[in-house]
Amino acid sequence: MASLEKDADGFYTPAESSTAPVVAPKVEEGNDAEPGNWGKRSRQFNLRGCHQQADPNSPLYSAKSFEALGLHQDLLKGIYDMGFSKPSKIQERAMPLLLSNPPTNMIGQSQSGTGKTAAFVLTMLSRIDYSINKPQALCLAPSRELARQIMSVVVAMGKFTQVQTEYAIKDHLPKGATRITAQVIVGTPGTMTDLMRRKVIDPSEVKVFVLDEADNMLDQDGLGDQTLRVKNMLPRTHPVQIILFSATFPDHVRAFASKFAPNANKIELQQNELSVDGIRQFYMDCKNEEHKYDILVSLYGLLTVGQSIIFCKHRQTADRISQRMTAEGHKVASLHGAKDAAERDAIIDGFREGKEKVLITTNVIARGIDILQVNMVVNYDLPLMNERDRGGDERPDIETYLHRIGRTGRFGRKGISINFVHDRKTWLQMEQIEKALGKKIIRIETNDFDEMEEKMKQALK
Ligand SMILES: Nc1ncnc2c1ncn2[C@@H]1O[C@H](COP(=O)(O)OP(=O)(O)OP(=O)(O)O)[C@@H](O)[C@H]1O
Repeated sequence: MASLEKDADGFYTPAESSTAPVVAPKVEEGNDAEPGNWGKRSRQFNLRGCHQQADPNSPLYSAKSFEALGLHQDLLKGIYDMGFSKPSKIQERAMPLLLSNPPTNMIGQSQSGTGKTAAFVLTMLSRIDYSINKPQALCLAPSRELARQIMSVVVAMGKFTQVQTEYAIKDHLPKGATRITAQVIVGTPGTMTDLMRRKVIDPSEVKVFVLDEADNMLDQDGLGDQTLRVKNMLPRTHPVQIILFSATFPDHVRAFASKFAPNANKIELQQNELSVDGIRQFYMDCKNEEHKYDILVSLYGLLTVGQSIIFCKHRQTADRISQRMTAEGHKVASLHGAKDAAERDAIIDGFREGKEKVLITTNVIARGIDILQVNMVVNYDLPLMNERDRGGDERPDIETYLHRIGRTGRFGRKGISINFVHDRKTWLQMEQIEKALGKKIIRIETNDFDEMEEKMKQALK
């Protein structure tokens, strides 16, 4: 990589006035699941996304080019190689703030599927000193699946740099590994804490600390403690830029987020801006639990037109449904946190490659997972607060709902979500979601398959 310029604060920043020509996008063939080839999928998709990028009201819109954001030439090459042509709104707004010096913390919010990952990955890749073989950027995500996906973006965007990367996820490093020299480390909070404690990660040169899905990572009832532990092990000899991104920042974590990332630049959404317009929301009134299963099976043909993710409350439900459907001759996979690391990796990779078109899962992959072919999400069970708090709270979990349905409708694509309700309680819970988001959830009859098919096809047009 051409050397970056070091400024007065010791940070490496992209040269402002590079004269090298911008590299034209080039098409690469191969397996989509390989990190270097993710751009291929984006490119296919950009054809659809680009008209929205010209609409000033869209979160995908930007008046600027990537060049105008002051990125290093080698990163521009990576961006164009991934098939991106223009920044999205969050990228345009956040990048100048993220790259300015002295570095300032950031709390950034933007709807699901609008390109937050690129904003923080480009910041990490812009801030590191490529001549130092020590960890300089740490990124935490709530699941191993998301950490692996973020890493694939780091690798793709950093393809024309000499960045070295390493995972901090369970069962990844060889036993007895003593020191990580990679500059960018992406992982989950538990393993990152463990590696730092054991001094396998030396944080003395860390300049950037990113929390993706930050509201979830800071939630005191969830991953908050572990994330705080990582932060407390960061060096105090120099400022570390703290970057928090999510599509949601509920009130109960906002104050803590501001304390965690003091004096941060903030990009925030209003409650009525949270849902993504391209996702059409439906519900089906099922008679009882067993009827939910029958309806899901009857939807199989529609679920497999593109790809679908079915969210259940419990791991056991996900396994049970998947076993039953498999026994009845349907091809589905199930994924949840009780499976071991290797199995989880194989399942999500298989789904990404399209080997299975239906994935039955829990909240473990409700956040962040980006698979463009997913055009349908089914809430087999609605997400409830008690899954987060274990406090017996039966209120719907609006944030998790938004993240779940946000697995479809990525970057301007069309998508469908279907909620199964089966009694008065679940119907009222769904009504609360509808009210909170100010978006109509349309009923689909469970006994009229032609109407069902027609409505869904229309929604995807
Ligand atoms: N400027 C761009 N041009 C074209 N495609 C883009 C651009 N930025 C991001 N994308 C693509 O848009 C998709 C969604 O991006 P990303 O996963 O970063 O969304 P997100 O905002 O992090 O969503 P979530 O809140 O669900 O985590 C990805 O497939 C990514 O490659």
